[in-house]
Amino acid sequence: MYTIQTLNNIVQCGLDVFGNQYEMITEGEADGILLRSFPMHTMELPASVKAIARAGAGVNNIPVEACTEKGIVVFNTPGANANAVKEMVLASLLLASRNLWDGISWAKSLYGYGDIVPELVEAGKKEYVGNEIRGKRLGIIGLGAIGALVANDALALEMEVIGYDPYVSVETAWRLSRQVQRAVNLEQIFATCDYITIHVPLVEQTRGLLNAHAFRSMKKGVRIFNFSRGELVQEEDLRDALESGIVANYVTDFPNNTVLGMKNVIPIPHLGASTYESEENCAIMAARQLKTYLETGNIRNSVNFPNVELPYFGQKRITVAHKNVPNMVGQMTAFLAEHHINIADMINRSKGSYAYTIIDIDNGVDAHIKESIATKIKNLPGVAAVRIIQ
Ligand SMILES: NC(=O)c1ccc[n+]([C@@H]2O[C@H](COP(=O)([O-])OP(=O)(O)OC[C@H]3O[C@@H](n4cnc5c(N)ncnc54)[C@H](O)[C@@H]3O)[C@@H](O)[C@H]2O)c1
Ligand SMILES: O=C(O)[C@H](O)COP(=O)(O)O
Repeated sequence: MYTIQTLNNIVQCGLDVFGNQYEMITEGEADGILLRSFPMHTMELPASVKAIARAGAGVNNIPVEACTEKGIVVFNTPGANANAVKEMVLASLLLASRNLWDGISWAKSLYGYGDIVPELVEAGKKEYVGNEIRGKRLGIIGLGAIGALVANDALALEMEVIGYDPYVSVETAWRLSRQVQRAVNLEQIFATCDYITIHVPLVEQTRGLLNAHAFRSMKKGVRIFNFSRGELVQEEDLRDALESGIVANYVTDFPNNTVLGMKNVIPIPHLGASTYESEENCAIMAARQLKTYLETGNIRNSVNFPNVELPYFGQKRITVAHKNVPNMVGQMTAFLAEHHINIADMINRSKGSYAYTIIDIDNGVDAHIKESIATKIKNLPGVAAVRIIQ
């Protein structure tokens, strides 16, 4: 029996993945945590937690580094909500270009004028003339799951598309249309684009990516779309850029009090991934990854540990989350050799400064010997967490 703590509402089909061997709680000590955007940074993590699954893409609400040091595996659901966000970006391109936000607000304000409303509409519509997006240049910063979908569909809408992503994955590169131009630096995007949309994770390197320097390099009247994270944009610099007209519109999925007070901001209440389809995709994927990890130790789509999978048929298994330093595996297997325990199968993979090892041992080993080996491994310098699965 495992216990899962949910920190946000998770759709039922995701919870159903766990089945009746799991207890679902909202408070208390759990083996696994399932969440969406709940801010975990100030949360005390019970020692019982082995893994955290984010039903979504961004993990900036999770203390990933601290989890890694404790051997807690953090999962996300790459691509599971990308289509939902892409559709929102496409809608926003039109929303901002055609002055729909202001036009609709004005039309609604005409309620009460009676029979002359149609006349007022025809007389006032000239205030809301907009631009077509066809033939305009769209700059995409970050060509991952979302950025790549936006790029391909913007081309289909006859936009000219240029993307910047120095770390683009091979998989994404294959999915991208060859008509997407490749920017060699951000300046190329800033200096030439009519529309700029940003699809990168919030990390130290990307915090404040759009700042005074960036705005100064942009074409006057550029429209900016932020469906990634508010902190990617330097707020006071944005205010100046909106005031001076360098930025014609800022569409953000992350409004706060400061940004709401700025002119020409179109605020959306973090609805990028809020579709029934995407909520189901994310919840099911996150739940499956968490369940698989708890039951087999196999890791898929972790942000802090490598993908490691060894087929599991109920055999005895030791899993170790550890630092990626020499002789870790040698020391672990030496303990097994001391007790004449045969290794049936084994795998070790690394990701950055951490690694993960799965060792399958032959059945028939006494429980107390397994426990003593687990303790010895746990006490090795560099080992973050050890589990015995059987
Ligand atoms: N508004 C929403 O509801 C919503 C939904 C999903 C994701 N998001 C946000 O969008 C972000 C992107 O999501 P995704 O699914 O496309 O993630 P992803 O990991 O598939 O793509 C991110 C891309 O950014 C690139 N990148 C990283 N640093 C960069 C840099 N400095 N310059 C240029 N490119 C850089 C990476 O190489 C990668 O290709 C998430 O991290 C999350 O913060 C928001
Ligand atoms: O990073 C994400 O996946 C999005 O910001 C979605 O967040 P949500 O699950 O809270 O809607």
